[in-house]
Amino acid sequence: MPASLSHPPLIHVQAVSAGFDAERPVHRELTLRIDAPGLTLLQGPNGSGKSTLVEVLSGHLPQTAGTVTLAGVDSRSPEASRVRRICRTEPALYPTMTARDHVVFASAWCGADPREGLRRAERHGLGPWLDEAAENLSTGNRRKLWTIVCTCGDFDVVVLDEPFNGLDSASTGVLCEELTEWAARRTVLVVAHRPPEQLAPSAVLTLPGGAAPGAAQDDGIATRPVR
Ligand SMILES: Nc1ncnc2c1ncn2[C@@H]1O[C@H](COP(=O)(O)OP(=O)(O)OP(=O)(O)O)[C@@H](O)[C@H]1O
Repeated sequence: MPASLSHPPLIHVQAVSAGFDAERPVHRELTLRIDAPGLTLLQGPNGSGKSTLVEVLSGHLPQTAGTVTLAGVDSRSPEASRVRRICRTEPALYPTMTARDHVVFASAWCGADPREGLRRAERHGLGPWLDEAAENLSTGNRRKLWTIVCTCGDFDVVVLDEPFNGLDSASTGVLCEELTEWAARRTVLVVAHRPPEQLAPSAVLTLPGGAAPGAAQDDGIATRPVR
């Protein structure tokens, strides 16, 4: 039986209009649907609305029309935080809190075993930095910590906006491995202008345009399978 008949879509954005000014939406009647686990790359020119879409998926930016569901759960409902993880572009860490305490705190938030988060931190090379305050970490190490705290515990859908910013080649490889592991049973949506070679998306979604909000756009989102 096709996944779409047995389970709700993992990401379903249906006829969504959204933006920061109701008179000049960034997205108008945007529809996209991901039915099965896998790794999808989201691309588009600067200003095409990738981060805006991330905010809509996060439930933080309410759409003015249409519906957004994640694993069948309305993106605006409290339950969505159980099935969804969002990792925005800009790390938002507590400057004086150690890396270790960030991982423990984030794990407690989502009911996860902190040892798993700390194992991930070791895997990402943060071991020597766990007892440093976030403000003392390098750009790349802040990025790794941010990714880990945003993706603690279990989830069905994860959206990461430019997660490779600031990472060296080895660290990029570790993150790509982790994304690939997740993609075996979860929906992973990655926004990346310059996706690393190690990233192996199963599909690429391309937002058209980059026009000013409210300007005429091509409608629809181009989708192509990669393999
Ligand atoms: N907080 C905000 N308030 C008002 N307008 C915003 C805000 N964030 C983004 N916009 C506008 O929304 C439009 C889409 O921006 P968005 O950041 O979603 O594009 P993007 O595809 O992620 O771009 P980039 O590739 O440059 O990161 C732009 O016109 C931008 O100016």
